[in-house]
Amino acid sequence: MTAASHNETQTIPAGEADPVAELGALRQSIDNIDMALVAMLAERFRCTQAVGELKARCNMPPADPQREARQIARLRELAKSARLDPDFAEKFLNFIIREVIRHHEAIAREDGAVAETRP
Ligand SMILES: C=C(O[C@@H]1C=C(C(=O)O)C=C[C@H]1O)C(=O)O
Repeated sequence: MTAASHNETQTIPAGEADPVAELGALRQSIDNIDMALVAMLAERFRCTQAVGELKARCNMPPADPQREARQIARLRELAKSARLDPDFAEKFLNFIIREVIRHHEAIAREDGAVAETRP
């Protein structure tokens, strides 16, 4: 259902000048934020890919739980200052880190397979 068709079945409370325009403006900001999120995530994965390759070359483990614990503690504090739910921030970071570790494990497996074929 579009905002306009939704509006037809709703009474507009007094003081709401143009809710359809307001919704449109808010959604424009949400779209801009989503664009920035995608750009930032792409940049983060570009860096973590390089970390995964470095770790595979140097036989370092894909995951570093101590580093993760520091990041989560830091992110929870940042979330509190930003008035974002710290539990949500932690879940979000854990979700990303799990995916990064999956990539690192795949890189390590590929690197190992290449190493085994080397004379
Ligand atoms: C990127 C790294 O590898 C893993 C992924 C992390 C992340 O996505 O922030 C953090 C720690 C590691 O478990 C790292 O060691 O810095």
